Amino acid sequence: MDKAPFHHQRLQNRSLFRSPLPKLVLWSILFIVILFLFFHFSPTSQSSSSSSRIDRRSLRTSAAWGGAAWEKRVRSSARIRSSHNHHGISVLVTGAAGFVGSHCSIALKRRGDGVLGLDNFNDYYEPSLKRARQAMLERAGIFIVDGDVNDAHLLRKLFDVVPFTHVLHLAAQAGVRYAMKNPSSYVHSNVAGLVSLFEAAKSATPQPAVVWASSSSVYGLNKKVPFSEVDRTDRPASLYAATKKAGEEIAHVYNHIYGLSITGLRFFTVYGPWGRPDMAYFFFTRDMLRGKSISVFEGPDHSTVARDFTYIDDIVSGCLGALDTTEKSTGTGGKKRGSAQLRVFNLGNTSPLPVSQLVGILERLLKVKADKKIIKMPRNGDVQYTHANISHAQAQLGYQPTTDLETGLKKFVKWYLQYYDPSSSLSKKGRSGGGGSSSFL
Ligand SMILES: O=C(O)[C@H]1O[C@H](OP(=O)(O)OP(=O)(O)OC[C@H]2O[C@@H](n3ccc(=O)[nH]c3=O)[C@H](O)[C@@H]2O)[C@H](O)[C@@H](O)[C@@H]1O
Repeated sequence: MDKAPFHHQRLQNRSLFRSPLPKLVLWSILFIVILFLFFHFSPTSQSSSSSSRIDRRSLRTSAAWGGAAWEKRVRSSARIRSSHNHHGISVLVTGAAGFVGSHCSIALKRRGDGVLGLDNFNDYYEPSLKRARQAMLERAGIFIVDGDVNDAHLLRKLFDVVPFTHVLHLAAQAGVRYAMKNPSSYVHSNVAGLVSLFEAAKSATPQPAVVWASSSSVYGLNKKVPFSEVDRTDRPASLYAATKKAGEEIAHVYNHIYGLSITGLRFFTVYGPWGRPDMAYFFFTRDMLRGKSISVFEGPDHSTVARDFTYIDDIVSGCLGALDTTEKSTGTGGKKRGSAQLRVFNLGNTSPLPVSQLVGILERLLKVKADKKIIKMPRNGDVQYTHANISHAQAQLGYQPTTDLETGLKKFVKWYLQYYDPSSSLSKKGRSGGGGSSSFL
């Protein structure tokens, strides 16, 4: 039979479909899609898994914000309700679901200031703890926007909705040793995030004054003690420290070019209730209660490793003192109109104690003998000793730490037992035994 000179359209399509060429095209497309998915989501190396984690964090953030109801919540949270003896301020607190951020937010709200929180609720440590802090802030009338400081669009929106007088910028990637595992998260939060925040602040009308968290780790290999703000800070021992030091230099730039009023606070090993589970006092407590061994570091020739452990309530006083003594930024419309305040302060306790002593206090409070493994301090960013000279903060901020390590740890342990193990006998004893009052309890 003769072949038909032409085919019906459907037949033509069907036969085309059966021919090898389109099949090849289809398979190629499928292959490209699989390849794309593989490279996009597979954790092929530490750094690529880290960056995809960061991507997911920042992509996740723009999820649910905007709209009239959302703006109403933002405005209401940021509204100043001062008492007559306090001239209120309106503060955007970044990292508000974090340890220091949640304590400062509550303290500001209690004295009548307007507080709006911002936090990306990342999973560096248990997000459930951040959500529990958020719930507490909500009960105090503080709204935390779920978003990342790298989201310039969101920041612009927040400054459009509220004329913040101040920003307390505490959102950061913390932790000294984790920097070797996930270096890019430090650059993302502590460098890019800080620049994003300063960009939004300098463009806002009015420009807010910014107070932000630097770190005692900027003193790095400095041997001169106690550490003073005028000492060298150009020899960081960890990438974490380097990003905080970079932050201090970036602050100089935004102060110099745009007239932003900026205050950096160098925190010294802050501890207390609602603290960070990645810190030694916290995971020592957890591991001791579970009967697990703990690694206690020592320096060369069995020398002591010590920290100027600083209690959270003292740090909160320092942060509020810094906010209250800021001068206004001088720029408008993104342009500098005059020189502006640029400050940096140590916020420490001024009485360093060996880590072994921290363990001894925990043993007494928990009534547990620690299974201690004494090991050489690993070369992963730790420094052997920190000690703050706080005379500058005393003179300028009225900063005066009042809590010693024993008293502070007592309050921490009381909180820890109530939060994680409310049915334990130690916890019940703690509840009636008066571990003292913390900001929340
Ligand atoms: O002061 C600061 O700037 C820094 O304080 C802490 O860093 P760090 O002092 O290293 O606090 P921890 O990780 O809790 O360590 C406390 C001490 O315990 C020691 N340690 C830590 C872990 C461990 O397993 N064993 C141990 O002996 C450390 O060497 C250190 O001397 C915070 O984690 C940082 O985010 C903060 O910036």
